[in-house]
Amino acid sequence: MELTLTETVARVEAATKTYGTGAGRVNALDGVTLGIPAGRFTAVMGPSGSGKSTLMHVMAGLDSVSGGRVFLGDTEITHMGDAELTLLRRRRIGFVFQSFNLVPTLDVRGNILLPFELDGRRPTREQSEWIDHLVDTLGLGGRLTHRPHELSGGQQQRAAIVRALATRPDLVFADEPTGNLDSRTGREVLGVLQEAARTFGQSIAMVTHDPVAASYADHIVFLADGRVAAERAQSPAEEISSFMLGMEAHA
Ligand SMILES: Nc1ncnc2c1ncn2[C@@H]1O[C@H](COP(=O)(O)OP(=O)(O)OP(=O)(O)O)[C@@H](O)[C@H]1O
Repeated sequence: MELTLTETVARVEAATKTYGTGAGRVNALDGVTLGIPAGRFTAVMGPSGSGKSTLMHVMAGLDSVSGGRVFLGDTEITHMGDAELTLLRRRRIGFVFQSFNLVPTLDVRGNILLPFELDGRRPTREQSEWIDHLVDTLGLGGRLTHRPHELSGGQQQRAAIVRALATRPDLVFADEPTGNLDSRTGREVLGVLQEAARTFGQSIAMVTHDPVAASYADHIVFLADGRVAAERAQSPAEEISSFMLGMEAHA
């Protein structure tokens, strides 16, 4: 029997991604082998241009690799077609973006239910209870009929988090989720993501530049020049920061 020490929810094997040709050729991913641990909060860090967004796009099936293999759970998505990938993203992946990406014409409830609408289904009773629970936990109970422009940035991001968690996706990708928030609100949002992993066993992969944001994660992956430079368990922000400075000094 194969012994797996840490179960992974998504993984890439020897992934490469090349843009351009000749002198303009860029190896955005240069042989990345990496697993995102299941049920945990992972931060992906690295200097600008190190390949963080490319890695996230490839793992979420938003972009294809030039070489290597990509898996979501046991499903290999490396050569999957667009239609199948769209369905897979809808059913198995949640997204939280820096810019919240809420639909301005829908109220909070409409935004939260959007992933179900897009998939042509209604939440089951169990799913509705789950959504109510998320809404209560994230303190959005009094805001369900408000539209995004009537909410603070932190409330908008919490609504986006409820939307991302509502379908109980295998994996939530968060791309600089606190980039547009003040530091206190940002910490609240990071606390919510951390809790989602700890309490609900939600797998989360967050791309960030910010050592404070990464200090909330259970696991930190450092990228440099399209490669995995290091992986660390949860660490204080100061340690993450000095590690990043060291990496940049050697770049
Ligand atoms: N569509 C593209 N065409 C050409 N080059 C690209 C494209 N997308 C990314 N790159 C290049 O690939 C490399 C990795 O980019 P990527 O956006 O993944 O980095 P990043 O770590 O997310 O950076 P940042 O922190 O600045 O967002 C960079 O050198 C970038 O210029």
